[in-house]
Amino acid sequence: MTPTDRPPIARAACVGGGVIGGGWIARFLLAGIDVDVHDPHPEARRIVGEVLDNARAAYGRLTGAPLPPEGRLTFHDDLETAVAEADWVQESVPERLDLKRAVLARIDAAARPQALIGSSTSGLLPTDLQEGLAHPGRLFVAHPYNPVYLLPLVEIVGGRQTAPEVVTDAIERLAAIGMKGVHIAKEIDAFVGDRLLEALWREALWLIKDGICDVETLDDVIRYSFGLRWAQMGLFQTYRIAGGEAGMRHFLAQFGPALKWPWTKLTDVVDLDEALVETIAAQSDAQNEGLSIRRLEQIRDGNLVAILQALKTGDEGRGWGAGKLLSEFETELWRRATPSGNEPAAQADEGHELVVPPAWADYNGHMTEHRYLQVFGEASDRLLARIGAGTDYVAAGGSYYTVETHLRHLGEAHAGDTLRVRTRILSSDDKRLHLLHDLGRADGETIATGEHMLLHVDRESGRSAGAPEHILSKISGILATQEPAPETEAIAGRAIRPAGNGAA
Ligand SMILES: NC(=O)C1=CN([C@@H]2O[C@H](COP(=O)(O)OP(=O)(O)OC[C@H]3O[C@@H](n4cnc5c(N)ncnc54)[C@H](O)[C@@H]3O)[C@@H](O)[C@H]2O)C=CC1
Ligand SMILES: C[N+](C)(C)CC(=O)CC(=O)[O-]
Repeated sequence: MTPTDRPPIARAACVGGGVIGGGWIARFLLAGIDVDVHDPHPEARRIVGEVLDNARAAYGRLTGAPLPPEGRLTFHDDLETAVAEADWVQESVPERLDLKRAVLARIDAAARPQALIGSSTSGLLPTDLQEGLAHPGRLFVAHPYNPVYLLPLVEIVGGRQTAPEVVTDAIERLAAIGMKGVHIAKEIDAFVGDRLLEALWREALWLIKDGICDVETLDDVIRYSFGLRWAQMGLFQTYRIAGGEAGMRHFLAQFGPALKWPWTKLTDVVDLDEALVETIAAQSDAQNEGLSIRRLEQIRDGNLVAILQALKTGDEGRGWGAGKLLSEFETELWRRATPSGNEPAAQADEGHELVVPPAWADYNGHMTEHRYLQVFGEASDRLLARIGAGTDYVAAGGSYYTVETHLRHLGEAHAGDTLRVRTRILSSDDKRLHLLHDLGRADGETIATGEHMLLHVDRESGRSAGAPEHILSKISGILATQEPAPETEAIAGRAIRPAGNGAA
């Protein structure tokens, strides 16, 4: 089953809009889902707005796939109205059992019966959270990782009363927004991820307290070594390789005995007294001098985007781990963005609207060059889908390849501008398809044009081949009915002329 065959989340509610709630809000909105938010914090709108700015910037760099139009964000003073229409309610209030129980009881009473309710708790047992709920079967832990809009994992943990189908449904719905729901079979305090993180954190605090190293050295030890390994192979797969050709059995035989040596202080609880807090805080301040939290978040997001993109190319282009997940999600985004090809061929091209994301701006504040090619490339893909040469046709062995492109920049576009791209077929024969895209504003001003020559190919032989009749007839239908060419068509086919003998 592909992600889109799964029941989608049309509307989400987020109760709590802090670090984690803000991340969920961004994840949902950027997946095209409307989000209703309740958070009594007087500055909740500003805080969520800043998280969203970071998330938009990160997504602008993360993917060239066509993201759906952003969902609508609405804040509510009242929890009950915020959750009333949601398909998925995500609770992200502070980590206190009494507070969470009170908030979840109100959510449960006000939400629609079929709505799923996830709690972001880092460690509380779902069974404890279910106590006193009228409909405990639809409550589960959905524990995410910060930043929620970039890290795809969600630990799904059911309590004693959680209905098994709710767990499956939750995992399916998360897949549709590019997340990986992992079902933790038995409920346990802090689940799996935070158990592991707690062990590392505990040991790290001892290493600082005992003066073995400072916080910068400790972070270096992680980020220059096993931190890099973990992002791509986790723990067991990494150690299998460390066992050499004999693999995991040899690794366990060689390093197993060390477990009995005094290598850790894991069971001791470090006393976070004033002196230790001061040591850690002062070293952390020195480590981060001049870097605000927002700036650190931006650096973190940029690095995470780069790692995800690298993982997308892993395993000889097949993608690996979180990069493979991203690649599959992008395929799905392309599929959703392109028509099925079953529409009547003569259907008018109403154009495709887009808002220029902040991350697309260059150092001049203008939409940067390669994004024009992205916009026009996506417009070509939509046209190909309209003529029946979309992703299904490509999978069946046929395709159109672009063999020549001519971009013209006629105006300026800035972040936040709403633009529309329209596509016209200029000419075609059985192999060639000559397209002109026009990127403009609502008032008719053309910002840029993209002229492309595409060649129909048989993908197996890698050679050009005549397109089948069902495609050619759709092309004829469009040619016969499309609006007369705008003025911009006058530029079609024009070449860049050299400046005299080459002097500028
Ligand atoms: N910060 C992290 O790294 C992670 C936190 N979590 C979990 O996410 C949950 C939230 O944690 P953070 O976002 O870090 O905390 P936070 O303090 O940043 O945000 C909590 C938000 O809840 C709001 N709030 C308080 N009472 C409320 C109520 N009655 N109704 C609605 N909103 C209310 C606050 O105004 C605040 O904006 C916790 O359960 C935490 O364990 C999960 C994964 C990672
Ligand atoms: C510190 N923490 C326990 C709240 C961390 C998490 O729950 C997950 C994360 O993002 O590290």
